[in-house]
Amino acid sequence: MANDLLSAASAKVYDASSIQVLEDMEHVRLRPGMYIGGTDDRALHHMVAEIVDNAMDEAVAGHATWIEVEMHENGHVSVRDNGRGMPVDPHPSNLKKSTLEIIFCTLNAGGKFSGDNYETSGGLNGVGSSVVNALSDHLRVEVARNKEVHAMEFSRGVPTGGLQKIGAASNRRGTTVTFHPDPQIFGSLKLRPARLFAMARSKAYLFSGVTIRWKTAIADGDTPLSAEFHFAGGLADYLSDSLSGATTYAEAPFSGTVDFREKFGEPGKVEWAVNWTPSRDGFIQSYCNTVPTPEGGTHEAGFWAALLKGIRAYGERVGNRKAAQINRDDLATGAGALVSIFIQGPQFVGQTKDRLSNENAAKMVEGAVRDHFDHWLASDTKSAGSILDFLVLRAEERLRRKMEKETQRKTATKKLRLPGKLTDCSSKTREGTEIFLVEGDSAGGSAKAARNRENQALLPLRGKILNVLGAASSKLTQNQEINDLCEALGVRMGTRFNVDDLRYEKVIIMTDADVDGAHIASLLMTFFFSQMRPLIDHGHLFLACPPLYRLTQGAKRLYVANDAEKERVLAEGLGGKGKIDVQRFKGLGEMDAKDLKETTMDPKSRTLIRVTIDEDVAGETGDLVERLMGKKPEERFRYIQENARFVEELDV
Ligand SMILES: Nc1ncnc2c1ncn2[C@@H]1O[C@H](COP(=O)(O)OP(=O)(O)OP(=O)(O)O)[C@@H](O)[C@H]1O
Ligand SMILES: [Mg+2]
Ligand SMILES: [Mg+2]
Repeated sequence: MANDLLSAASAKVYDASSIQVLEDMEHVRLRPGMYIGGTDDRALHHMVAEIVDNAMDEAVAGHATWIEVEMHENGHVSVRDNGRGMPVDPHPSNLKKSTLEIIFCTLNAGGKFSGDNYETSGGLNGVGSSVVNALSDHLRVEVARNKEVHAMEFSRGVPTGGLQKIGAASNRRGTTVTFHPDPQIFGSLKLRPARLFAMARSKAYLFSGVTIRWKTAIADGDTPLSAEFHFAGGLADYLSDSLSGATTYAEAPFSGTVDFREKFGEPGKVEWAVNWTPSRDGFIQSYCNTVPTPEGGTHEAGFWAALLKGIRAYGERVGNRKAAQINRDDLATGAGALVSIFIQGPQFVGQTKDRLSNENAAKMVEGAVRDHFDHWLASDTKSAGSILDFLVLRAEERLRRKMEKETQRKTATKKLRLPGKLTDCSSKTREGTEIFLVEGDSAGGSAKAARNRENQALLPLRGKILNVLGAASSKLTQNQEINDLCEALGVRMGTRFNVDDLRYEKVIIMTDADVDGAHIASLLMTFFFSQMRPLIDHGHLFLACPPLYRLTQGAKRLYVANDAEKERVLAEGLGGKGKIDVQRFKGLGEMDAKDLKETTMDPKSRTLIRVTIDEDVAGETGDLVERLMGKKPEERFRYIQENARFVEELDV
């Protein structure tokens, strides 16, 4: 595809000024994921969203009153508005080029970096138009402005002709962008009218000052072939529409709008609508400057905070003490909510703008909504009462479920005395459970945070276990550490050992990756061999493999188990940039929970060694401990690598 760009460009004059354009457009085509989040169906439809967002920005800024979205027979889509029209005059940065060409062929060229042209815009990076252009095999823009109509066309980010004056426009003004997503990028994926229709409609709900017209030449289920949207009722209408037919606790949704300038002296506003319903799962749709934020962010956080504090305070006021138990989940899982904010300088995570991150948005939304909510609850006591009852019920249900879970676990284990230092897992059955025997208390801390509490239990073992493992079995029974180990495993030693009593499916010895660690591991294996032999025979004993080194090179990170591995990687490189940073883990306790989890505990990425018994050794007689702990104890056991794979991850 790079070659295509090169040959298309070589037809034009190739001078120094062409370089920037070529690089920008080529980069977008090489890495579409960075700009539109991938090349899948969602990314494909996001192309249209970028262009519609630009038209919406023009409308929200007060310059356009209508937007038209049209799906053509040939798979092209047009977005038309009656805004100011994109500027067409030569651009100050390069007088040989029209501003139109700069907008469509240069990244980070836009009019929304300052609040001068657009106060609260969804656009901010000056990237959208050029990205859509780079990823379209054909794009045509038509601008009516200053009584003239200009047009320009592009293919894969490169102009296929100059800016052309194609006629006079009496009073007409505005921008029309028509484009076709490039099959070289999106393969056989096709734009779906139903999805575009829904997008067009939701935009109209988000800004009551615009009329959106919809047209499609391609039929798609029961999607109308043409429609016109104008919603004076804004989000409250939208919510009633989404919840139509469902039972709701409030007679009319709690909805409103607050102008940030009036309340906080800052540009922007928030609009919201929420109701509670038992008949479907909770949902929230949030937007910033009409751009949907499916992953939420600070505006959603502020919204829930206001409602939570409000409902708890209301509960207290009416003497319902249980209201204090309501949490955000109770509130959200039974709610249908819409939140739309307009702010200056929005900060999103990623170009597809999935999550809002402006800190002050949380404060402003919370402040704005809270007052209104208190007022609304106080003035509509009927709705307030049924919402409060509903939420208290949900909280109680949640607490009851939690308690049931705990007591079930207790009764399941009630005949067992469990040692206090055991961190048990919550699973009721043995299947799939694991207990990590961890060296030292410090490692226990990160292991606790790293484990999966559902099926991974932890038992820290102190260093003094060393002293008793070599001792006679009569001494073993008197030792607290050993008793704790037996109690945790649910078994007894020697002839009284019964493998069926074992409380976990895997017993995993997790010691430091150093000599001491290996020694402790050998001692424990010897203990199991001499006192609980069937545990090994049935394949329940394992060794964890914590890494010895962490190697970092730029964004690449690799954990390795030994010196040889480290040397190999140092010689070959990690594929990242710059110098390789080597960190040696002296002990498990030095690793943070995340590292410990990734490298050693998480079944998805760890390496585990199953311990089995070498038949030759088992056949011999004599002092087992001495023989096993002789010169080369490790060699007496055969280790089977269960999962020989270290994590290689790319931090992006
Ligand atoms: N329909 C339109 N009407 C008027 N001007 C427009 C229109 N569409 C785009 N523009 C101008 O072109 C500029 C570049 O648009 P582009 O979509 O590339 O970036 P952006 O909207 O500023 O930011 P983002 O990358 O977040 O979309 C805009 O900032 C705006 O000044
Ligand atoms: Mg834009
Ligand atoms: Mg641009």
